[in-house]
Amino acid sequence: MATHSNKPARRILLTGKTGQIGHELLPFLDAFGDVRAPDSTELDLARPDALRTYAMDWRPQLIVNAAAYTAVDRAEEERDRAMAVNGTAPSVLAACAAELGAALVHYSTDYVFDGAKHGFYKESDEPNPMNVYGITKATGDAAIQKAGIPHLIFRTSWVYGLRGHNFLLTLQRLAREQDEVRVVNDQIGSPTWSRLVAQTTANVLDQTLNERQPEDMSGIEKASGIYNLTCTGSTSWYGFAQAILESLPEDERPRLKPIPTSEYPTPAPRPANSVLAVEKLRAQFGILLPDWQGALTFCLNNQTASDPIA
Ligand SMILES: NC(=O)C1=CN([C@@H]2O[C@H](COP(=O)(O)OP(=O)(O)OC[C@H]3O[C@@H](n4cnc5c(N)ncnc54)[C@H](OP(=O)(O)O)[C@@H]3O)[C@@H](O)[C@H]2O)C=CC1
Ligand SMILES: Cc1cn([C@H]2C[C@H](O)[C@@H](COP(=O)(O)OP(=O)(O)O[C@H]3O[C@@H](C)C(=O)[C@@H](O)[C@H]3O)O2)c(=O)[nH]c1=O
Ligand SMILES: [Mg+2]
Repeated sequence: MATHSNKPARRILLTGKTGQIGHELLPFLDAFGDVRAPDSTELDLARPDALRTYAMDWRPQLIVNAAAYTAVDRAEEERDRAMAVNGTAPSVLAACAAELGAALVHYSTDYVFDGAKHGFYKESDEPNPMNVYGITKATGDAAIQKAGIPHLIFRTSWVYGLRGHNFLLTLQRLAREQDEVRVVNDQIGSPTWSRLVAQTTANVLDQTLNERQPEDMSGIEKASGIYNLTCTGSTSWYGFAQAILESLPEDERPRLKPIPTSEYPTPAPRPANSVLAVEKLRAQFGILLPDWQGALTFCLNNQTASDPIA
C-alpha cells in the first residue's frame, strides 16, 4: 500500500544524536524533513576533513549541531580534542552552511561566563570562560557568529534528563551507593530538562522555517543570534540535589550536606553564578519554559523502573 508523507523535502544533518539533547531532538526534527544523524563512530567531529566531506555530500539545508565535548573536568587535560569538537567543528559546519546556503542550529553553555556578574547573564554579555570547556565552547559560538550565515545559538545550562551523563542520574546513583552526599551550595544556575531544549528548538524552527520552501532560510536569517534557553528560576547544585533526593522514598534518601566549592575541588573551576535571562526568547518567539522544579517533576514522572541506571 502506498503511503503518502507530508514531510517537506528538506535535508537535515543532526550531530550528537546519542547525547542528551540530540536524542530528544531526533523525533522533533523528523517532522521538518529527512534527517541524517550520524553517530560518533560514523562521523568523528574531531576530523574536520571527514566532517566537511560528510556535510557537502548530504548537502543539508539545515544543520543541527547537538554534538559536543561535554566532559568539563576531562577537557582540562584533553584541550586539543575538546577544541577540535567544540571550537573547530562548529566553524567547519558554519563554512559548509555558507557554501550550501544552509542554516546552522547550535548549542552553547552558561560555562562561557566567569560567574562574577550579579544578576542574570544576557545574550549580549561578553563571555569570559574560566575553564577549557568554556573556552572551547566560546570559540565555537564566535566562529558561527562571524560566519555570516543564518544561525540560532541556543545557550542553555545544567542540562539533565533520563539518559547520558548528568547531575540527576549522578545523584540517583550516589543515593544508592552512599549514606551521605555532599554538594556545593555556592554555585548558582538553572537546571534545564533536555526535552524542553529540544521542544523549544522545534518550536523556534516551526516559527522560522518556510513550510513550502525547504531551502528558504530567511526566517532564521532574520532571527539569527544567541538565545538563552533555560528553565526559569535558579538554585545551587545543593538545591538541585535536594529536589532530586526528595523525589526518592524516605528510606532511600542519603543525608545531604551543603558544602562550599573549596571543599569539593575539581580540575575545572566553575562559575559561581551562571543564571541566564530568558526574556529574549519570550520577546522574539513567545516562549517561556517552566520553572526548574516543575520541569524536574515532569521529567521524573517519565522515569520508570525500566529506565537505564546511571
Ligand atoms: N550537558 C549540559 O549540562 C549542557 C550542555 N550544553 C550544550 O548542549 C549541547 C548538547 O549537550 P548534551 O546533549 O548534554 O551532550 P552529551 O554529552 O549528552 O552528548 C554529546 C554528544 O556529542 C557526541 N560527540 C562527542 N564527541 C564527538 C565527536 N568527536 N564526534 C561526533 N560526535 C561526538 C556524543 O557522541 P558519543 O557519545 O558517541 O561520543 C554525544 O552524542 C552541547 O553543545 C553542550 O555543550 C549547554 C549547556 C549545558
Ligand atoms: C556529583 C557532585 C558534584 N558536585 C559539584 C561539582 C561541581 O562543582 C558541581 C556540578 O557538578 P557536575 O560535574 O555534575 O556538573 P558539570 O559537569 O559541571 O555540569 C556542567 O556540564 C556542562 C556540559 C555544562 O555546559 C554546564 O551547564 C553544566 O551542566 O557540583 C558536588 O558538590 N557533589 C557531588 O556529589
Ligand atoms: Mg560533569
